[in-house]
Amino acid sequence: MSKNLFDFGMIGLGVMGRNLLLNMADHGFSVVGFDKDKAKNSALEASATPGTTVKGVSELSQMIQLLQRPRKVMMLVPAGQPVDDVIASLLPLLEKGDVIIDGGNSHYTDTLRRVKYLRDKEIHFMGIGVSGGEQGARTGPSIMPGGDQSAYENVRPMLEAIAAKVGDTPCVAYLGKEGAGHYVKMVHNGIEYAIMQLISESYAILKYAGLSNQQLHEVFKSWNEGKLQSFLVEITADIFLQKDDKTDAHLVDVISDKAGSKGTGKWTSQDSMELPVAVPVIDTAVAMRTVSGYKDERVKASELYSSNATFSGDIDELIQQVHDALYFATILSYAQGLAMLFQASKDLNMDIPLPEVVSVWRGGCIIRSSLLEVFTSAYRQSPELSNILLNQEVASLVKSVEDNTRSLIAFAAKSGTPAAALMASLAYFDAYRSERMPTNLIQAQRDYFGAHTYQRTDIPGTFHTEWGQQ
Ligand SMILES: NC(=O)C1=CN([C@@H]2O[C@H](COP(=O)(O)OP(=O)(O)OC[C@H]3O[C@@H](n4cnc5c(N)ncnc54)[C@H](OP(=O)(O)O)[C@@H]3O)[C@@H](O)[C@H]2O)C=CC1
Ligand SMILES: O=C(CO)[C@H](O)[C@H](O)COP(=O)(O)O
Repeated sequence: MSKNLFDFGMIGLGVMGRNLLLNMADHGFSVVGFDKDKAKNSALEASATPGTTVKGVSELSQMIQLLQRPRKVMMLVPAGQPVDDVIASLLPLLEKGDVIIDGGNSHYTDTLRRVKYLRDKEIHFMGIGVSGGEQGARTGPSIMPGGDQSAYENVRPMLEAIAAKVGDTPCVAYLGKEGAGHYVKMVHNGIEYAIMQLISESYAILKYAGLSNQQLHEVFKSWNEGKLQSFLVEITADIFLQKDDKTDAHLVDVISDKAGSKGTGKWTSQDSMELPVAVPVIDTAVAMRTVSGYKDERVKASELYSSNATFSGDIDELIQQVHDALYFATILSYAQGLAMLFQASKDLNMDIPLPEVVSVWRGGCIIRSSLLEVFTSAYRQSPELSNILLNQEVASLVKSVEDNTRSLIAFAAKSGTPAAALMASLAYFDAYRSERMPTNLIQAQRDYFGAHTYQRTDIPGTFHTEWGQQ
């Protein structure tokens, strides 16, 4: 094997690909990046740490010639057709045993299809979720690999080197068969949507109560020093301080309230319904991004249904209630996402190890938080836990904030402050902890109008009644 050959190739030198490649180089791997755009290749080489081995090329065949065998090529390109296009252009250039990794946010069903297609050609294909954004990719992301385990062993030293670390433990582990890596990343993003929505509702309530951006900064900063410690709370504190460079305003106040999305939150909701597993906080977060797009209608509705409610209460008490409700609903968001992974692992035959998933999420990723330490210990005690709400320690954390959560949600309802995801978390909780739900009545209705039959609580079997004939 020639020493002049490179260890690793990257296709797509955008936000993630460029930074992940530079991260690999910083850890001693020689790397080559491909982008059609020559300017991106020059920029890549110019931004490499001095002394590292980084080369940018604009011909794919040149990159493949430069790689050691078996070749290891990752792509970080937009999900969908670009991934298939890259595979099609790589195939004539690769040999049996080479490894292709899709590190983007691909839908797991696309990954399943590609694994099968490439297995026939004896090319190893892995779908790997990467989280941490631009900074995480550069300095240490959370990495969620799934697929071909022998290919994983091939790239494992490199992934362990570049991943975030919690203590000495790298935030990467083999997370299951075929599409498992992308499935876990999809659910990670669903939880990300939920927590971001919950934080934005907390912001809305505190803003309604009159807090300035400076005060919001201080509140979120202090929360990040306590049990709400998390990446998303931390960056939220920073956001409130950012001044606009075009006006005298704080930047957050001049940003349009129409939220964008690239699809992973919606996929989580859609796939939860396929299983089915209930993830209503995630569903609500997706729906609220949709509602945010109804700007013109919301402007009209705000005139039609205007509210004169103003805050008059104890602000410190309210801040504590918002804190506790955010903590409660954040736990519920993780619980729903993890319950979805538990079910998907079995139903879709992916063998997703939940203790490893929560461990990998402890560092580097967008949803990292101190709560993941609690969940890691819960799953280490009971790897087959169907829902973390059934763990004693998690239950005591939930119960410690339950009263304040109820008070806060009552406050939000009375004041007319939108808090749909906070409310969804409590509604799910109250249903989940119900020994008997009112769904016996739904069964009766279904049988009444459609002869759909029902089961009884006292006698086994299936029953139908000719309703209303007494
Ligand atoms: N940004 C983020 O925070 C995160 C993104 N992701 C995922 O990672 C993937 C990449 O995202 P990101 O880096 O942000 O995206 P960017 O848009 O920044 O970069 C995408 C890169 O892919 C290249 N590209 C597009 N189509 C092709 C193609 N057919 N063949 C070769 N190259 C192509 C683009 O080149 P050119 O511009 O020259 O067309 C560009 O360099 C996506 O799946 C995204 O969802 C995952 C985690 C976090
Ligand atoms: O994967 C990510 C972080 O983990 C990406 O940032 C993701 O694309 C964000 O999703 P959206 O654009 O839908 O908000």
